[in-house]
Amino acid sequence: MKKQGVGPRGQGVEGAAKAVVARKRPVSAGPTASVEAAVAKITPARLAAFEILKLVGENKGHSDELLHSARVDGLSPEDRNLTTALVMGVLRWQIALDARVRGLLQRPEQRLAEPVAIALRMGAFQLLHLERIPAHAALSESVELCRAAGEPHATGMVNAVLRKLAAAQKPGVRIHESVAAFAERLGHPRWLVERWVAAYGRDAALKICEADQQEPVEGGMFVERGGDWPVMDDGSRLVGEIAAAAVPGAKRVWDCCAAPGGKTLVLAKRLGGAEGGPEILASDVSAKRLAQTEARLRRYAYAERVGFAVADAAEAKGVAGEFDLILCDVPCSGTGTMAGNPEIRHRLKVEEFARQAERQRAILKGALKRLGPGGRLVYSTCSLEAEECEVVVDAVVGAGGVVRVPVDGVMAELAERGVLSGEMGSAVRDGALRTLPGVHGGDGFYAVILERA
Ligand SMILES: C[S@@+](CC[C@H](N)C(=O)[O-])C[C@H]1O[C@@H](n2cnc3c(N)ncnc32)[C@H](O)[C@@H]1O
Repeated sequence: MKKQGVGPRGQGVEGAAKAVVARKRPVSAGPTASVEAAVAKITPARLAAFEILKLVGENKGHSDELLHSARVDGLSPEDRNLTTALVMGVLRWQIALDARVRGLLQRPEQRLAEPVAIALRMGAFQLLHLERIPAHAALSESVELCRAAGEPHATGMVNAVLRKLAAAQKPGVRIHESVAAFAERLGHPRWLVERWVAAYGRDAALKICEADQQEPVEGGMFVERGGDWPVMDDGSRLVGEIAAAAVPGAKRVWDCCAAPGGKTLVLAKRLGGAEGGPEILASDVSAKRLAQTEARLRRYAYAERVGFAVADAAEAKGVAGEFDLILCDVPCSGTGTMAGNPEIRHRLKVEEFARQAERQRAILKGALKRLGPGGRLVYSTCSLEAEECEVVVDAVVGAGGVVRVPVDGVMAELAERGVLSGEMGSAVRDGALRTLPGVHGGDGFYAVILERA
């Protein structure tokens, strides 16, 4: 099979390597023979992973989208699996890998060119985390990736560092570990972990970090699963279940930030199937994401009566009338979802939380304008940060017109109805749902019920 890279413009690693070389030589000269020879020695899976990591690092795409591009789909199943494992694994472990590599450099403070850093991370990740990959393959292909990307001068250093890493002992038993040490060992920015320690305690913060380093797996929070239930994260489904149970006998339901539709499906499954069930409207500000949601929901018979509308929930234009149940699952930093979205940690800055909060307040206030008398709104995020959760809700409740309803009653009802497979008491905090990755199963979600006063 022809070796190929990936990228939105179809440039691929070969293209990237040519671009680097072209800067140093006349464009008409094309790639050097040594670049072409290097590319020929790299497996399609590693070429694809390298190029995706480069695009993610340049903020030119999300790992999830790039891993589902046509060019990755064109790889063999084994190559696709390796590409996915490399991309997600490097993004999850990047901070820890960089620290290990730095300790093996002759000048630890030296700044590495990005392609060299990526080749080193890929090699280090394979050596430290992937069983069944021969060390020589991990090592030699990282060297060739460096050469292919137009960095031949760095190949000796990459070879030496990865050899040392392959020979190094695995870390021993940790008796006491500082927050800074476990943040680095588990590939998280220290500032973020320190916030979690302050908010949830050291043990919970450690569990969150450990959970973020695992592939998301199917959880066991619910008794009913499989069949016509959508495949989705347990924390996300729990928010949908809480919303579905929040207003018995609801007649008009609005899911105002609906795409990609996971929680809409839970609402439809619980409320929407039977004749005489409520009208459910799913809306989203993104027409593209809403179209994908509609296509997804059309595959479920119980969701056939869901209506769709493109609408900015902060304005609520294009959505008519009042609702007695609104789910307001706002866009957020996503710090509760880093097992499946590992790159979030590399892009995040602390200022982001205030920026998100402003948008979330606007959406919540806009949605509340459509909440009828006695109606209830469930506000939710997949963030672990108080700025996007409690602080947003406090500000809106403080302005009057709505009161909080403790989520405890709805949780007890879900347990009594046999929806939940186990005790979830520790997921209720100050009357709101607060699930933590590694503690409750699934991603970290916050949800609160507000009622029209
Ligand atoms: C966290 S996601 C929702 C996930 C969804 N509820 C689910 O369970 O699959 C947030 C969504 O809000 C949408 N969004 C962002 N700003 C919005 C706005 N002002 N009005 C409506 N939707 C918005 C985004 O396009 C995104 O699809």
